[in-house]
Amino acid sequence: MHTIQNIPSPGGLPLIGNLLQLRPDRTYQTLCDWADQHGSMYFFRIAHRRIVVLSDPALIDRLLRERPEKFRRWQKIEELAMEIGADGVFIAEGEKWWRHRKMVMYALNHHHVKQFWGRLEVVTARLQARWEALANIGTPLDMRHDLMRYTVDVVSGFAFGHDLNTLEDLHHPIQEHLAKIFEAAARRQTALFPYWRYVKFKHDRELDFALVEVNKIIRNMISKARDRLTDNPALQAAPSNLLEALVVGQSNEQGSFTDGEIVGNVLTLLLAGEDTTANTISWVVYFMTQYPEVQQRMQQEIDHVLEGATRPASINSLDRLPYIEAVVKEALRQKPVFPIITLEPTEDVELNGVTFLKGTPLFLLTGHLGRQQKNFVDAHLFKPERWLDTGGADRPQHNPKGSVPFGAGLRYCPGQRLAMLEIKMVLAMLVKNFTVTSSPDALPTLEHYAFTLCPTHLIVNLESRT
Ligand code: HEM
Repeated sequence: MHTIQNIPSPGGLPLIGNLLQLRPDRTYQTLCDWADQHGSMYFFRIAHRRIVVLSDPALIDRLLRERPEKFRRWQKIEELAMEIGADGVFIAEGEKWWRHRKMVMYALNHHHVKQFWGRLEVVTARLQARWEALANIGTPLDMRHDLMRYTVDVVSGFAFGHDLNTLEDLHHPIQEHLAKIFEAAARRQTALFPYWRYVKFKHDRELDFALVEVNKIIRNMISKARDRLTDNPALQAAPSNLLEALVVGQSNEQGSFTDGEIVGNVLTLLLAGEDTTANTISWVVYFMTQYPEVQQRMQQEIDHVLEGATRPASINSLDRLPYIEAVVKEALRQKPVFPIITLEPTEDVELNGVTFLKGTPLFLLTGHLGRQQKNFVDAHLFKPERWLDTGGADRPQHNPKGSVPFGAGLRYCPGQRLAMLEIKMVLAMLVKNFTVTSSPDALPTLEHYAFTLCPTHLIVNLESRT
């Protein structure tokens, strides 16, 4: 039986290990490069600490499914999240996780997502109006910037019953604050030691400020939810969103969430629901600009489904967009927005003939799976057809465990249904009304890692199709 010392490693310097090779905004890309060189199981070092990186589809699937008993999220992530007040379902373990997860699953269930359709239409109409205005005057737009506003408005409306309306209130600062939190999470994840507990640099002070401001917004939402529950006691029996459910849960024996846990879950959902979904749509838009024939086929599909309408009128019409759905899956394969899941074993464990001690940090490089030729034929090509049932024998084959953008096992993403609804809704509205091209003056779009994988400089022109 081998131990961690026997597996490959990219070397590193005596005291600090690989620290200097890991630029925070390129951590994911560096880990992928090392996986190409050293294989699907290797370790790197931050000082004396060895972190194991895995990118074998079967092994990753096993680990994700052996949670919560045999593996838990990396304890360091829990400490980092607790420090910023994100004491919610994402970092919870044991009995606490079951309690939080049950509540989040209730709030994000099919029935609630369906019920949200009316509000989703309102937010989508605002985005459409903004894009029509920009298309009319021919002004290029920062696509990701607008999509972040859209997704934060959707999540706050859906999960907290609060219309932030950042799409119309362009001075609303929440996006900037959330971006600061993501940057800090990415930087601190691989920091040598928690220096910010002793000395604060400019970005640490900016983070502190962002947290204070976001907390004010969250506390305001909670106070409004409490008022609604007082004014309408029927909501006590059937809360209409996650925030109401958490507040009701404070006073019944099954729930009993502390104030800190309520704030923590609101922050968790804002963070989990905003960037991921906005970045996924942004990457799809990026591919649309690179592959005009894909964009054209999306337009043909939506023209057929919507006929005269400019937006889907019911949730059912979104179920009739197999090609657009395939485009989203292909974008998530090539640009998985949450590309690293960090875990640790809760007991000593053997993985592919190597023994790892309880608590060994494991980085599951899920994003790298979709890039590997052994998992996907023509992995470097953008081929939505590979996801269509109608592709027949010509359809490029792939390993079904080779793309897990929403995770797997009991801790898979509970927001998947809402995310897919938002993604398809925006894309349907976009391709029905506009043709997108990249702005000739924009810098090239690159991958930027800030806990999620974002496209930089996605500046596009919209041309109205009417
Ligand atoms: C395209 C959009 C999204 C992607 C790609 C995505 C991806 C993921 C991934 C990979 C995980 C970790 C899963 C695991 O550990 O196995 C996760 C967890 C989570 N996601 Fe998402 N997500 C998206 C959107 C959302 C949305 C819209 C929400 C809610 C509003 C959400 C809420 C959560 C929560 C609460 C967790 C933690 C679950 C737990 O630990 O039990 N996500 N997501």
